Amino acid sequence: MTKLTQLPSWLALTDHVQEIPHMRDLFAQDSQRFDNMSLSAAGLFLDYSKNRATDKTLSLLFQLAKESNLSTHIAAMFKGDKINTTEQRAVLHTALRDNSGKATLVDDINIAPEIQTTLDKMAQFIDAVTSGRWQGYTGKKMTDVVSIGIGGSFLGPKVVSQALRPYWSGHVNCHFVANVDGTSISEKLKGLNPETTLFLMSSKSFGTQETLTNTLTAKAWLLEHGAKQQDVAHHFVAITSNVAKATEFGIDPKNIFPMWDWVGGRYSLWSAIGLPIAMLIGMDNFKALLAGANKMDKHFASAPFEENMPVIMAMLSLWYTNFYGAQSNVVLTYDHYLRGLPAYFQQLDMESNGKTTTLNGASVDYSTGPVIWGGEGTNGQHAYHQLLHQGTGLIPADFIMPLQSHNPIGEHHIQLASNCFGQTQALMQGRTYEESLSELSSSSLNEQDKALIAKHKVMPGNKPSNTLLMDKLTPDTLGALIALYEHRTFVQGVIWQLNSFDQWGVELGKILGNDVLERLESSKPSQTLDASSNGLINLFRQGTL
Ligand SMILES: O=P(O)(O)OC[C@H]1O[C@](O)(CO)[C@@H](O)[C@@H]1O
Repeated sequence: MTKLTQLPSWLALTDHVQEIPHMRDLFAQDSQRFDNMSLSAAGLFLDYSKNRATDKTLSLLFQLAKESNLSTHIAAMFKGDKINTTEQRAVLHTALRDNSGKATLVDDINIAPEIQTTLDKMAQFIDAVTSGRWQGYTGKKMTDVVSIGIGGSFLGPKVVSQALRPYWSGHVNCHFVANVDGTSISEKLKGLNPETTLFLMSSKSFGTQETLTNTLTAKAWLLEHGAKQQDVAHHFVAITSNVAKATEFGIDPKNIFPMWDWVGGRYSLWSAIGLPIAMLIGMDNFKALLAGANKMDKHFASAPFEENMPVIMAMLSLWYTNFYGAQSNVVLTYDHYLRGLPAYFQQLDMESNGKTTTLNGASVDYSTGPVIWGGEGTNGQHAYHQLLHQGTGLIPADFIMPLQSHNPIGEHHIQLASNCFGQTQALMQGRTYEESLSELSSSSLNEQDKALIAKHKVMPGNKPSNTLLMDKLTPDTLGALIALYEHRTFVQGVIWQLNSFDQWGVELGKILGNDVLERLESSKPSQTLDASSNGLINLFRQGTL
């Protein structure tokens, strides 16, 4: 594997970065820039013209993808090769949404039938619950479902459920518990009736401390309200790959939905981990979500790089990370239902590419995964857009907005759109000193003050952004959108020569946390750790400052 920074395209890009005019000039030079730098795929429209990129830039970035053997890596993933090399696992979240019936082999076993069987089991379970056939320990139908999980076993279902609120069937309410902080589950259980509450315990490993603790608390809550041990089976189902531990906990094996090693946690909402989503929106809409993702999969697997939405977004973001020193990317969702999506993309990308060791064990000598952050528009304009416009760093922005609202009242949506598009324009063109001074010409300020204030009003512009549009936020377009970002993350991991599908970095904290827990529970003060850890532990043990 050639060193990334020695690839011909990388060296050429290093020189090329000096050649990029201000975006204002790029637009002035090419009246067709918008038409030439936008494309549609899987129900999404991407305008990537507001980027610091010329035809040569794009050509070199696609050459870098080619020199990185991206096509080979894409084919290997879809084929089920064990590209998660450190765990010797395939990466097949794409198979979860491929209803073509095509065989996909993992260790010579076709996984397609089990995927379909699990979807059927989900449908039967949901029908039993929503029809009232599934009853609790006092014979009542379920009214509330509490999903217990964390990380990939929580955030996808939570964010997608929130995003598809217009599609909720209304049969049951759904609540999400993740944090081990007792406040989380306490607040969620307040007001729920144990007789009509069903817990979905989502944990691929069935070994995550937070999830186990919350599940035990949920079980205790049921028992405290009159349920017997044998009633637990009526109020718990599990989504896990660890059937033995789930059965040992007291969950009826027939109420266990499978998780597979070839699905990574942060890529798992398409599996039975998505049960809370399907419970809320129904299986037809859940299958539409899968179908939307599948459309993006087909686009990603077949489109030439120059017309490949995930590849274009990945390579432009990498351009800023590795050649402009951008430390973060911001995702701005101009749709209230999508307010949770930036956090989801944060987990997806940062747990995938926040790494420094390459596939062959070398340490990188280039930047890898940026910080992913963001929030809903227009709120961000009153919070952090100041820094986006006038801060010292370069923070490439993705703006996401549906053309039609689910709630088309008054002037709201057109004003939302005006803000979204206005922001991308301001980031691109900025405002020069001369323009600032001219705007102050009629003010009562004296000339010296006008000159000073004008300096404060200068905005450099040349701040890159992508704008992603869809007709409407539906299960289909949401599925395509999430798959787009999954593949964007994958492409960057390939170029950076990383394994995007393990997460060794989360292990040490868990191990040390278990040791700290023992010290916190000990009757003796902690003395053998560093002074800070000892001090903090002993303050907690004494319970007061
Ligand atoms: O589903 P599990 O095994 O409880 O793991 C929960 C989460 O913890 C991690 O392993 C580490 O954050 C994630 O990858 C995963 O989604």
